Amino acid sequence: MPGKLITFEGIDGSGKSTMLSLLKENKDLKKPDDGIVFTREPTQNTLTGKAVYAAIENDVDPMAELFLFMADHAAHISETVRPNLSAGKIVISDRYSDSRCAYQGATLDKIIPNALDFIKNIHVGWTIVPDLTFLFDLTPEDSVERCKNRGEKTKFEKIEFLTQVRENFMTIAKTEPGRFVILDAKRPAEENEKIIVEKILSIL
Ligand SMILES: Nc1ncnc2c1ncn2[C@@H]1O[C@H](COP(=O)(O)OP(=O)(O)OP(=O)(O)O)[C@@H](O)[C@H]1O
Ligand SMILES: Cc1cn([C@H]2C[C@H](O)[C@@H](COP(=O)(O)O)O2)c(=O)[nH]c1=O
Repeated sequence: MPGKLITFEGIDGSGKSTMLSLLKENKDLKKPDDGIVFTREPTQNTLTGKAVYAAIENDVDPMAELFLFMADHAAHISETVRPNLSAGKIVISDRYSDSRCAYQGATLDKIIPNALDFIKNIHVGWTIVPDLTFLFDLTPEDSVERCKNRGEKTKFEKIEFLTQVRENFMTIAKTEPGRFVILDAKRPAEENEKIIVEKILSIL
């Protein structure tokens, strides 16, 4: 693929959306040909994205929920990620396949053996692997505290669950150290922004 795929991952409230807003205005990242596309998973205002949000707002079977997220990922790749990468653009996604491995790895733990590996494996052969992934690391306690002030809640915003999700993110990052940059999400956003911009410019 001629373009580059960069993803932002982390538990709820770890600061991904805040960072993406900063990056949209960052002068060093601005390219004259408008070559950066910002996107996200779950996708917004799409059939598959709406199905995912309906599932996470209700008590859906965890395996069914995984495959709704997978369907949304497939649609995201074919409609947004692949065409823009083929056109040579930089695609920056707020959440992507590692969220699936970390979150559904936790919802399916004790339901199927080696849930995290199972989810990793069902991506192989058709997904597009990111060139670079920034992992915003935050304690579950800080996450819940930050999310308290938000209107909408998801069933995932619980300390015990987020502890497992955080561990899953760390396990994935350890297996692919070349792809991951782990950031301390408690640092001021502007400090992390500097690190992120430098790293992105280094791979272009
Ligand atoms: N570096 C930071 N230090 C302190 N607070 C922060 C920082 N970054 C973001 N926040 C605050 O934390 C809250 C959650 O941030 P944000 O919505 O960016 O997280 P997120 O990772 O996109 O969350 P989610 O994935 O759950 O949508 C917001 O109130 C935001 O202002
Ligand atoms: C992509 C993806 C997301 N999730 C979880 C993570 C969040 O708690 C919610 C919704 O995401 P938002 O960024 O807060 O809108 O869904 C998940 O469990 N699995 C995934 O693949």
